Amino acid sequence: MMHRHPLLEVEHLAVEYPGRGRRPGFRALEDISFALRPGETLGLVGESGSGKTTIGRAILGLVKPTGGKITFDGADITRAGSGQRRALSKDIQVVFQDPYTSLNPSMSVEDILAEPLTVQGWTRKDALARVRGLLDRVHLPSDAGGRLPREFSGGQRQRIAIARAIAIEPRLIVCDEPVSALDLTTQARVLDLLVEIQEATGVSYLFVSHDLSVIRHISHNVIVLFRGMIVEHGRADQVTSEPGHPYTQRLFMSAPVPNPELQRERREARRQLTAKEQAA
Ligand SMILES: Nc1ncnc2c1ncn2[C@@H]1O[C@H](COP(=O)(O)OP(=O)(O)OP(=O)(O)O)[C@@H](O)[C@H]1O
Repeated sequence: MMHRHPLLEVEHLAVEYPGRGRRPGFRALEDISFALRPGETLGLVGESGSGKTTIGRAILGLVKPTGGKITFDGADITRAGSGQRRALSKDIQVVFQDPYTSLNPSMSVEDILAEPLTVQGWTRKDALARVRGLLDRVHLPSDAGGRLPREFSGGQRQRIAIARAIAIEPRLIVCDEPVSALDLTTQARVLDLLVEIQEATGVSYLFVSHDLSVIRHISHNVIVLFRGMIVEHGRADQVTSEPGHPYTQRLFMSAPVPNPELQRERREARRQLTAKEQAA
C-alpha cells in the first residue's frame, strides 16, 4: 500500500540548549531534516554527544526546538501544548535505555502495563485482559503480571517496557538505546522482538543507538549524526556497507569485531584516516 504522507516529517530542526550565567548556549542540533514512513525504522547513529537523544526528545516534546518544523500525521507538533501532547501520547511512545530505572519498582508488571490503558479510559477489567495478550506478545510468562520489575532480568525488563509502549497501539515508538544495557545475545533477542512487533502492527521506530551493528540490524534507513548535523542519510545497507563520510567510516571501524585479524586491519585504516584528516 502506498502512503501519500510520511508519518513523521522533520524539517530543518534546530535545538539550542540555553546557557546559564556566563556559560553560553549550546547548539545541539542544526538543520536536521528527514521523513519516516509508516512501518519503517529510521536509525540515528553517532558518537556520544552528537545529538541523537536530542532529536528523540524534540519529537517527544521534552525539548523546545529553536528552529524548524516537526509534523506528525500531517499536523504541526513543533510547539504542541499540553493538550495536544496528551493526545499525541496515544500515537507516540518511548522505550528508554535503562530497564532498571524506567519501570516503577513498586508497581506490579500488571499495573505497569494496565496504566497506559486506564489513562486512555479502558476499564480495569478490559485493561487486565489486554495485559495478558501483551505479556504473550513480548514472550513473557503469563504469571509475570503479579510480579515486580526487580524479579526480572535486564532483557525481560526491556520486554516489559516494550509491552508498555505498545499497549495502546502507538504509531511511532522512539527507541533510545533500548538494547545498549544488555549483553549481545539478549540484544539480538530484543531486536528480533521489535522487528516481529513491527511486522505485526506496522508501527514505525525512530531508533537511537551509538552502535552501528545494532543500527544495521534493525533499520531500513539510517542517519549518521556528527556534532548535531547530518553527515550521512540513506538506506541502511548502503550507509553501513559503503559509508561516504570519513566520520562514518571511523564509526564503523570502531565497531567491535570478533576477528583479531580484521581488528588489526581496521585499526590501521583508522590510523591512516586520522592522519589524512590531520593533514587536510
Ligand atoms: N539539558 C542540556 N543542557 C545543555 N546541553 C545539553 C543538554 N542536554 C544535552 N546537551 C548537550 O547536547 C549535546 C547532544 O546531546 P545528546 O544527548 O542529544 O547526544 P547523544 O548523541 O544522544 O549522546 P549520548 O549517546 O551520549 O546520549 C551534547 O553535547 C550534550 O552535552
